[in-house]
Order: sequence, then C-alpha cells, then structure tokens
Amino acid sequence: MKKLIELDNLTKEYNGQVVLKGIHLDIHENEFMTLLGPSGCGKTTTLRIVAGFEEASSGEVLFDGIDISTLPPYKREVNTVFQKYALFPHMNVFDNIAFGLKIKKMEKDVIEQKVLRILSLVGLEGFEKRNISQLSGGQQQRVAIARALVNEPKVLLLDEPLGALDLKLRKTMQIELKNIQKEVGITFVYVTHDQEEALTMSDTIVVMNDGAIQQIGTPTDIYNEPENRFVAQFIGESNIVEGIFVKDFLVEFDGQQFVCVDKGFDEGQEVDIVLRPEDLDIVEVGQGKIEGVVSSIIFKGVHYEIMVETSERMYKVHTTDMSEIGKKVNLDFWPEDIHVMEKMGTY
Ligand SMILES: Nc1ncnc2c1ncn2[C@@H]1O[C@H](COP(=O)(O)OP(=O)(O)OP(=O)(O)O)[C@@H](O)[C@H]1O
Repeated sequence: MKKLIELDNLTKEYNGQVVLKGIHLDIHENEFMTLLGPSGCGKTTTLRIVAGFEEASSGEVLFDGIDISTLPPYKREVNTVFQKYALFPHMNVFDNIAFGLKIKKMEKDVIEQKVLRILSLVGLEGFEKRNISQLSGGQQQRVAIARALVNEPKVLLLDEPLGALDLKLRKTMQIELKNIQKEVGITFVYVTHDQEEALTMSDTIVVMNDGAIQQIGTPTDIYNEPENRFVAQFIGESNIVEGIFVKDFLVEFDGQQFVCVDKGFDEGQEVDIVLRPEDLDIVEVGQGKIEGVVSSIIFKGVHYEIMVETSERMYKVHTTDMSEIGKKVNLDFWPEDIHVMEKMGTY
C-alpha cells in the first residue's frame, strides 16, 4: 500500500507537560488504522495534529510527501467525525450533508446526486427530509459520517465516533463503518480506547501509552505477539510471568525450563512471558507441564475462568471444562503459546 501520511517525530507540550513524546507513524492509502490506548495517552492530540486543529511542538506531518504542518484544516484533504455529532439542529438531513458542497458552489443537481448516493451508502435512503431531532443517536452519527464523506476526502479521521451509542448499536455500527470504509476505499484513522472495537475493525492497530507508541501491527499480531507487558495487558487478558531467556527456543519460569518458539533475545536475559488464559489447558496430574491446585472457578457464560495456583504464582485459565476447587491438576500448553517479550517497568 502506498504511504499517504507520515508523522515524523511529532511532539506536543501543553504548558510544559509533554503529551506526545516523538510519534513516528506511516498511514497508507486505503488503510483502516486505529489509535488505541487508555484515556489521556495522546490519541486525540495526534488526530487533531493530523487534522490541523492543533500544531505540534516539533516534528512534521507529511501528506503525499509534502509537509502540511502549517496548512489550516480546510486546506487539508482530511475530514473529521467527532463523538458529538456537531450537526446543524435546525437543518434537515439533506441540508446538513449538502452544506459543504453548497459552500463550494456546486451545481444543484450534482449536489443532489452526491447527497443521495452518500445517504444510501450509510443506509439512510429516504431520510433526507427528516429533522435532526427526529433521528436516533446511531442515525445522527451516520449523518455526521455522510457529511464528512460527501466532501470526498482522502482521509477520514474519526474520534471515538461510536462512544455515545449503546453497546448493541455500537457493535452494529462497527461492522457498518468497516463496510463503508471498504466501499469508499479511503483511509480511515480511528481513535478508540476500546480494544475489542480496535480488533474488530482495523487493518492496523497503533497501541499508545503515555504519549508514545507501544506497538504497531495487525490485530492478530498485536493480540498474539504483544511486544511488551503494557500491550499484553491492554489487549485481551493475560498471564504475565517473569522469566529468563535461557537460549534460543528455551525459556525458564515457574522454576522450570520450557521449549518455546522465540529466539533472538540475549542468553540469560530477564524477560516477561505472556500466556493467554485461553491457551492454557487443565489436565490430570502427571500429564501436563506445571503442577498446581484449583483455587477458584467463575462461570462466565461461554467459558469458566479458573484460577490455578502453582508454587510460584496464580494462572488464569479459560476453559469450557468444569473443575473442582482444591483439586490438584497440571497446567499444559504448547511451545507456541509462550510469548516472550522485552522486560519493561510495571504498569
Ligand atoms: N488543550 C489542552 N490543554 C492542556 N492539556 C491538554 C489539552 N488537550 C489535551 N491535553 C492533555 O494531553 C494529554 C493527552 O490528551 P488526549 O486528549 O490526546 O488523550 P486521549 O488519549 O485522546 O484521551 P481520551 O481517550 O480521554 O480522549 C492529556 O493529559 C490531556 O489532559
């Protein structure tokens, strides 16, 4: 994919407080990229710098290789959709969407054609005469998206656009948004703190924390191969175990050595190891790798969450098989279920 936007060493300070600490990021044509991270990590600030609403303290924003850092928002080929819809309440759906096109003094019939096409794309055919107050939250957000898309930007920036919707509607809209993005074939840069949302929609996820990028990758990469403790904890549930990298394909934790598929760390290096709860199996004593005792069982609807205490620590296991509190068991896993990461500070 062709590179469309490049963020080169962006920093941002507010009154001496550093909120972006040198962001490097390539955003490609046609990509659905999500900035994911906890509240206050700098996602919105990054997006606002791309949009031109905010100026970076240092660093550059390149669009098609050209520095646009000082261009005002309206001269950039990007449009933004916010969580609060910011629609004109006194105008109907058609006029809200047509607003930008009328300012550009387009012909009436061209405007009509474009607005009707975009309304059908967001699933709102026949809604053009409705007042904004007669629409549900989800419909209002669709109008906001339509209003941004009708200008045919090369990039659509979306800042928690589904944040105000209830869970069920949010899930439906996630899939619809992804379909819209595929259909219009433009780049979406999406901000959320919801890891499930990011995993569902994105081609690429950028995990941020404390003003810095922690990892960039596909949803599968980020989930299966977190690069550090922060990413592993933020995405999904994890057992994070301190260990030693003995040598290529061999790690030590919980008082034993285990074969793994990781290589390239220093021999004897202290590392963090991730074991996902769904990758651990509870088996009979003598048939697995680590001895332990079942200490609690919680029914979670689709699976049981079982805590197993070993000599060194507690492991969380997700399984559909019931067990018994106090039962002596073994934990079992495959070499590829062990994910070795650089050791970092505790979050
Ligand atoms: N205009 C401003 N003046 C001063 N500080 C600001 C301003 N805008 C943002 N900040 C601070 O910058 C940091 C990053 O904020 P930002 O909104 O980018 O985070 P975020 O990851 O988008 O969080 P959220 O998910 O809560 O929106 C926060 O500590 C915030 O308080």
